Amino acid sequence: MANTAHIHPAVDAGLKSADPNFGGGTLVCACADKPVKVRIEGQVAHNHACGCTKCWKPAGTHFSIVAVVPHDKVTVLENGDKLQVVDPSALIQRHACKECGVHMYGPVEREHAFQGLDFIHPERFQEGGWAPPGFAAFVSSIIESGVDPGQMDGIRSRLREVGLEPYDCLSPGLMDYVATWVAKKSGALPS
Ligand SMILES: N[C@@H](CCC(=O)N[C@@H](CS)C(=O)NCC(=O)O)C(=O)O
Ligand SMILES: [Zn+2]
Ligand SMILES: [Zn+2]
Repeated sequence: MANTAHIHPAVDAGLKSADPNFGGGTLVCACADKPVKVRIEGQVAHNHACGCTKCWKPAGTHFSIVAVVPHDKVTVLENGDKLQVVDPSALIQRHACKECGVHMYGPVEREHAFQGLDFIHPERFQEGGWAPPGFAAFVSSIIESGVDPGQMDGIRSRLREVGLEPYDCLSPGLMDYVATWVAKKSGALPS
């Protein structure tokens, strides 16, 4: 029987490949009136599905699609007065539209391996061509949003079927990157 577990509209419809000429685009929130618009220069990196409770996801969806870009590639173009930081104590300073709730960009300003990067949701680009997600992170976290734990086997096998290897934290490559940064800071590894 076909596995019909829903992941995210952009995944369920089949992942679209990256356009090698994608040079960036404009993220637009969901407001019909005075939408927030944010310009991103260049292609996104490390795009992935995230099951955590903190990342913005479309209604009825278990996963967000989230990627990073350098902070200096992000410019608020229009209606920035509608933006508000969701949780000022969080590592990722998610700037959300106060009216529609879409997270437009989330800089990491704290001293951290990801400092200088902004988390964005490529599905909000009005253009196509952005790099598709390559793995699924924080998969077990969807239970925290109310997903029945009994559905997890089906959801993980669906993720594998569409080429998004499921991890319960970040991917091994990114976890190693973060741990290396911590080890260099503490002196456990030479910097
Ligand atoms: N199980 C937690 C995990 C939250 C979490 O650690 N999210 C990751 C992936 S986005 C993170 O890096 N969070 C940093 C932050 O939210 O600032 C939840 O679902 O709320
Ligand atoms: Zn909005
Ligand atoms: Zn997340």
